[in-house]
Amino acid sequence: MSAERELDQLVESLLSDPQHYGHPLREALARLQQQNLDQLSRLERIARISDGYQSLAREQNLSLSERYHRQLRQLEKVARISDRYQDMLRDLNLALKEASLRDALTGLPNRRMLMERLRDEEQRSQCGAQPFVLAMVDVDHFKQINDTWGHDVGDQVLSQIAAVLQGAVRGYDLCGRWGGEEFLLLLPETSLNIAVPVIERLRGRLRDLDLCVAGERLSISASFGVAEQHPGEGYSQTLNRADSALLEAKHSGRDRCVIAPLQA
Ligand SMILES: Nc1nc2c(ncn2[C@@H]2O[C@H](COP(=O)(O)OP(=O)(O)OP(=O)(O)O)[C@@H](O)[C@H]2O)c(=O)[nH]1
Repeated sequence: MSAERELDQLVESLLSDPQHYGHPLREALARLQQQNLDQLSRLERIARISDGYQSLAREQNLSLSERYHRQLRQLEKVARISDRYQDMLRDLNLALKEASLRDALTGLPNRRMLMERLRDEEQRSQCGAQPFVLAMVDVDHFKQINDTWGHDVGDQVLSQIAAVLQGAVRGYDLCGRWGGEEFLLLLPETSLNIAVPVIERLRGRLRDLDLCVAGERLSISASFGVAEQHPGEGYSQTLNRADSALLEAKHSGRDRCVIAPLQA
């Protein structure tokens, strides 16, 4: 510890010691200490003012072009930071949009994305494109799987069904989760005679799906309602017809594919 610091501490302890209260030299010592502190703070103020003048003088000595280049460098730095933020925001927006269009459990397109594609397909067909085929798929007696094995196993089964459906359709077809244990297949520019064999094959693959829970084999099946868009028909009417066909598939024994008649 420096000698000055030691002296300061000694003076402070003498002044704060109640033993010395009333001592004739105590007040003189206190006044001396205060004077010392006042002088110190005056010196510090002067040093600060002097520092300020020196940096102002340095600044004024810089040429106009040096100052211009310095400002330019700062601006470039700000622009780089802003570019980085914009890139991050764009990536975040893309990720959010992607997430808002996907089903969290299966990773398949969700109902919102299916609706967007259905609208697109409706517009394309109005511009002369070939009609599309829709297939509503509903897992049979799915409640029993949940009730017997629990919701987590039910979730795993849904994910595996989704993988089978997704793996079986062509690149430009769309397979999404419509909700719960229902899926929707959209086969653009396809007629029934092409779509039906594809869908029947899919139904077979679901039946053959090798699901194993706690050492036991679990088999599933699904019912399909299929509708081909007829000329001038809006997608919601095609959907309704596919839905009615699905209902008929359920009522007539499940594990089958029913094709909707042209008029619902
Ligand atoms: N594990 C799980 N179950 C779900 C999910 N969404 C819906 N379900 C269940 O799916 C079941 C659907 O049951 P139902 O509508 O009665 O139909 P089902 O038992 O498949 O019978 P049918 O369709 O008539 O053959 C309900 O028990 C729902 O709780 C999900 O994300 N995960």
